[in-house]
Amino acid sequence: MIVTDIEGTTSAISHVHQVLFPYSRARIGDWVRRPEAASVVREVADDPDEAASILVGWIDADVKATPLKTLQGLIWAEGYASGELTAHVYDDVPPVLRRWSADGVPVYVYSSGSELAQRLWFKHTQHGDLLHHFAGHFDTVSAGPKRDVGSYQAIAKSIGAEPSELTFLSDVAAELDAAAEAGWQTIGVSRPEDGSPDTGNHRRITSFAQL
Ligand SMILES: CSCCC(=O)C(=O)COP(=O)(O)O
Ligand SMILES: [Mg+2]
Repeated sequence: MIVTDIEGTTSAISHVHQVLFPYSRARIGDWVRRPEAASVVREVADDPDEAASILVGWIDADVKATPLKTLQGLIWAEGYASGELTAHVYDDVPPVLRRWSADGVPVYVYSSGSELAQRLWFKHTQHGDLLHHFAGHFDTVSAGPKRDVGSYQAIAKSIGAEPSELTFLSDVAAELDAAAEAGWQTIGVSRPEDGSPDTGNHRRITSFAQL
């Protein structure tokens, strides 16, 4: 069974930082006053302007804070619905997703992006709708932070799999280290053209075609 990260693994870090983050940053000031965002904004600060300032700071520092990720999912939903946003997925990914689907290999997503953001992402790619290739989604709400061993233990329990049956694909060494400590198999995905970070001592690929 496969569990994959998104940013830096199936998709370009540059797209997230140059398209998605600016889209949400430009709309935070409006969204902190919207009733549908009230509960998540209150998790950040009582005052909406203070919350907006903190949220913008988190975007600029790429902090994977759960309230920010929840709010970004809501903001991006409008962008996908209006056609302003299309998610990036590397050309080498869809053929492998199709192969895994045909072979009956369950594939899950584990990303710091909210489950809503993940679903929207794979539904609106430049390759069309790829969402049906995934058996389930995990985020920092359902599993926990991506650098914590316990998150990988929680995912294995939720899927009902032995840790050794699970393979995690990620571009971040600390995430791969945590998965390996939980007994998972790990594969580092490095996309040199996208400024991928070092994936440490894990088996390393540069394209899903190598899987
Ligand atoms: C699909 S969510 C958009 C990207 C994002 O906000 C994010 O934090 C992705 O982090 P990842 O865990 O996929 O590296
Ligand atoms: Mg990543």
